[in-house]
Amino acid sequence: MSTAIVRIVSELRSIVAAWRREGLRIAVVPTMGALHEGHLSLVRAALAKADRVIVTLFVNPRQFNNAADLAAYPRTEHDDAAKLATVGAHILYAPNAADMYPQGFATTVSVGGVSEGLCGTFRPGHFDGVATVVTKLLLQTGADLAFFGEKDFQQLQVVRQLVRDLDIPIEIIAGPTVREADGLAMSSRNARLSLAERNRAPRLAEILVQTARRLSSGESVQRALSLGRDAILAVGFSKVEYLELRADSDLAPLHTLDRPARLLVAAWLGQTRLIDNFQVPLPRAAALHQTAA
Ligand SMILES: Nc1ncnc2c1ncn2[C@@H]1O[C@H](COP(=O)(O)OP(=O)(O)OP(=O)(O)O)[C@@H](O)[C@H]1O
Ligand SMILES: CC(C)(CO)[C@@H](O)C(=O)[O-]
Ligand code: BAL
Repeated sequence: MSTAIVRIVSELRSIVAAWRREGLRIAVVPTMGALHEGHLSLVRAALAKADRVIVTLFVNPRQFNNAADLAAYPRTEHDDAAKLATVGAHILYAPNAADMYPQGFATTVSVGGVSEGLCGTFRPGHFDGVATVVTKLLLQTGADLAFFGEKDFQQLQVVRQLVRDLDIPIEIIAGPTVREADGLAMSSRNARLSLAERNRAPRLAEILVQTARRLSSGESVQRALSLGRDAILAVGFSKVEYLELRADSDLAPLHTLDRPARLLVAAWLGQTRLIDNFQVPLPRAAALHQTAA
């Protein structure tokens, strides 16, 4: 099966309307392309729950707070379409920036609360860009279900909040973080790592797991986080933007482990910014080795 590429929203809407007349259930998986097993796991999960799956591919300029990051973002649409055909996605919706943001576009969706802190502090404007484009993509596709990865845990919470607040009739479903065999969370940006950096990168997940274990065995939050930061720097990361413990449900800051929590990190390895997170207590002993199916 091949995956049809659609660029124009009116064309997408006609296809979706025809599916609706047949009573089909529709899912959307928003992406910025350069697809890897993390994305494909979401597509497979969507195919298991819906009759038709739309994958969106749009490198959204509004969510990049750094021009160099936008310029370096990988663009591999041809390969992405081939991967989607293998998995069985029905449509690749890849709109142009000029159609998404025509002259005179003047609306921003800004989500309070969960957008603040963590990546919200270090990527100013990022979550406004994400919330604006996700709102558009959900409304353009009119899907019943939308799939997002836990790798971008704060983004997932931002999307849940905006869907609730704006009464968008869609169910948000989270997929677990897919990891390389050595534990590194898959990310399109991993391709920017040099060989030496790539060898070092899995230490980030290892240190998170170690920190999660320390917290579960009664270490104070302050000390566990401080040891974690030191360890990340000691293995060669140049900067830790944040290493924080937050409530799993709403990302409220936690000073004690008194409810299900999430340990979240963002750190720089050379020129590459990596993020990762784990639930605390860890859901199961082999959490680090949850690799692609
Ligand atoms: N390793 C992963 N496991 C599960 N889901 C993932 C993974 N990586 C990305 N996703 C999810 O795929 C969707 C699209 O993400 P995106 O296209 O930004 O990919 P990415 O690899 O995260 O790229 P980036 O370099 O921008 O971080 C998001 O919902 C994201 O959370
Ligand atoms: C959700 C998203 C596709 C919005 O541009 C992007 O932030 C991403 O790829 O995670
Ligand atoms: N994966 C989230 C999109 C971004 O980093 O801009």
